[in-house]
Amino acid sequence: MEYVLTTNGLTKQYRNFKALHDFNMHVEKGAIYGFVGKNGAGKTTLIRLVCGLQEPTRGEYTLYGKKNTQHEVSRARRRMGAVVETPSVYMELTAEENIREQYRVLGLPVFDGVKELLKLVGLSDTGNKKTKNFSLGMRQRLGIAIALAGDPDFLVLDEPVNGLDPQGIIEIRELILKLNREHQITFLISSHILDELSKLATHYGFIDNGHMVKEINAQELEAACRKCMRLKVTDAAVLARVLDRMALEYTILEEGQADVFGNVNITKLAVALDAEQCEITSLREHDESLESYYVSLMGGGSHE
Ligand SMILES: Nc1ncnc2c1ncn2[C@@H]1O[C@H](COP(=O)(O)OP(=O)(O)OP(=O)(O)O)[C@@H](O)[C@H]1O
Repeated sequence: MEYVLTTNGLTKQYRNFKALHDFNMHVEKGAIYGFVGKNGAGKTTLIRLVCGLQEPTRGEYTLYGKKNTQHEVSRARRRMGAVVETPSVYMELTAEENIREQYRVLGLPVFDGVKELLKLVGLSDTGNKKTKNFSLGMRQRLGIAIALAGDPDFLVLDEPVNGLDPQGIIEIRELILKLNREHQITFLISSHILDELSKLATHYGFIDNGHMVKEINAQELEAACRKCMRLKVTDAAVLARVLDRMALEYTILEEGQADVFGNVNITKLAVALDAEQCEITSLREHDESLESYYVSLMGGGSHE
């Protein structure tokens, strides 16, 4: 397995407070790694350390196999781009001028890639429009374009959809997927919204109180979130009786609805209900919420 980023016992202490505590993380090459935790869990702290903006108190991390204590880590860091907290853009400049500015900062001699980057993030037609007149989503995409200057193959995004409207969220999601699939860019994306990450992440790391609670891949997460049938019927009492008879596991919800787990033979169930004058009025497959998985993971306090 090839890892872009690993951390080993990484600890960051501010006075008596450990924002990160013996933190172990593994970001595989090619992954979209969803880094999930509530506000204050330590996500930004990890990102700041990995970006070299702060030094760890203890422990270490590797970037492309180079330890943070090795000289070569600075070269490895050039393969990485980041948008930490809000994207740092110059509001009085246009999108193109902002990217050109980043090229200058990086000491890149030619501006050949600028137009291509604008196209990649869907900002080609913004012309002379100043960044201050951009929507939040456009600014976020510009931030990603700036992070892509220098052609990194690892992008770190801190809460990239925070504050965006639904359309903005979709655009960022599609951009991330395109960069991952078509440009082989590995992503580390922090968020406190698991549901949003679940639309794109291939791997997850759950952080709580500075600890890595669990690392899991998307298939494992899907298996852990049980699927069920959500039924609505005209008589919930009859439904409960019939489900008991059929030895099916279920939860009765309000207004004649129930979630039924396991393999349900819908025809048999409908016939049995019909025999007792109970009708199914709606039926759909339902994912037990990712959020409830998250809550049980955090609430359970398992520190694997
Ligand atoms: N410079 C600092 N000095 C003291 N405490 C800090 C400092 N930076 C962060 N902390 C604390 O460390 C903890 C983790 O903060 P961090 O910003 O990493 O959390 P986060 O998971 O990114 O949360 P959010 O989603 O709110 O950004 C918080 O309790 C925060 O108050």
